[in-house]
Amino acid sequence: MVPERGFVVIVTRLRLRDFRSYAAADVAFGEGLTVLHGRNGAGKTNLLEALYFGCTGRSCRTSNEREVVRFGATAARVEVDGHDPDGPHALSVGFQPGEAKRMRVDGAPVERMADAPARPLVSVFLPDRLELVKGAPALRRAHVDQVVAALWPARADTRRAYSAALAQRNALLQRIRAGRANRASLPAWDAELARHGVALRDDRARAVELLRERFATLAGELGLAGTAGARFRPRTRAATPEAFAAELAERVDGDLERGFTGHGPHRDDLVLERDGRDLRAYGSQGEQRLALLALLIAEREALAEARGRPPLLLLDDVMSELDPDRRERLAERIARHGQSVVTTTDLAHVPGASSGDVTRVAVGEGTVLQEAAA
Ligand SMILES: Nc1ncnc2c1ncn2[C@@H]1O[C@H](COP(=O)(O)OP(=O)(O)OP(=O)(O)O)[C@@H](O)[C@H]1O
Repeated sequence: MVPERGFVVIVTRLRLRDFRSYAAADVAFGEGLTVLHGRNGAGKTNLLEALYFGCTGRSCRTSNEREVVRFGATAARVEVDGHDPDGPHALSVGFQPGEAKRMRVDGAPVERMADAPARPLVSVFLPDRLELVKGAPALRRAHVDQVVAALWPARADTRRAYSAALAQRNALLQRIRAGRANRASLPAWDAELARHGVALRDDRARAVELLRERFATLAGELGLAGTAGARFRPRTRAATPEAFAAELAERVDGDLERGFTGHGPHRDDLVLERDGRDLRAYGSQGEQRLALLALLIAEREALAEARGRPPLLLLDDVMSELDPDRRERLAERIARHGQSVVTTTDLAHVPGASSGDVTRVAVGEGTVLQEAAA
């Protein structure tokens, strides 16, 4: 099978200018594991963030992206080199607060990195960013949809089609409320929404089904006490688009009162639980962290199986949280597939870090960065 472009891109190099604590830096990555090591505050997470920024055009750490521009500088720039079976690829993101980002893939300007085929998929774990577990369902829905798109690229359009149909139906509800449209025009949109809605829900259910067992096993291995579960909670269980359209029709009075559609896959959720209790509501920070880590590794393994190569995995400071046994298990899982970058304050916390096939990068205080040969 010919691997799809945009999925097997291996990152070889990261260059940055005026990004966070770095005036300039140049880092080379290994094809397997790269360990960034250095003291607290040295700038390890900044490098992970820069790599994510270069691959996706967004920060994984903050929604206020001004923060990524180095104090006193006016603009930040990140360049990522990589390769796939088609040859080398180059991505760049230039960011000046107040202006549109300037992003290029293989020299050509792009509006959104996500649409660029020659871009590595990235999965990131930051211990203090637990929104995926404890935040609103919309975040988990979007995440599951990303997994769907990564597993089955041809299915990525279903979410867009559903969102477009939903926006149209909501606009129509508003017009009917305002007396500018007739209720008789709703069934046509209900049918459209139901067609994409059932497809979207089924894709999500299939994706979660692929993750379910892996998630439970991994959560146990990484030390989450009790029985972990990942469960898709769809809003509608209608077996066919016609049945879902009938559910919409039944609820139309409520929808007209609210002015928007209250029922459908835009209300689905992914529930992560421990001993049957939702970790979002009842999990401790430590439990939520382990669940997130287990979810990301489960996705990585499902993707490796389905697509031959998993996303680039970025793990910030996870080892210090785990006991030696669990570190070993995590390291073994990571080493099994693909490319990953791990940060640590202590190389001894990363099992196998001294092995010849691991790339080690020493991160110095502030802006200094030295690279040790693999
Ligand atoms: N825009 C910025 N300009 C300059 N320095 C910044 C900027 N944003 C953050 N920093 C500095 O970056 C440093 C933190 O770097 P980073 O978070 O990468 O550390 P770290 O090596 O991951 O540390 P830890 O091991 O504690 O997580 C802090 O000293 C912070 O002041």
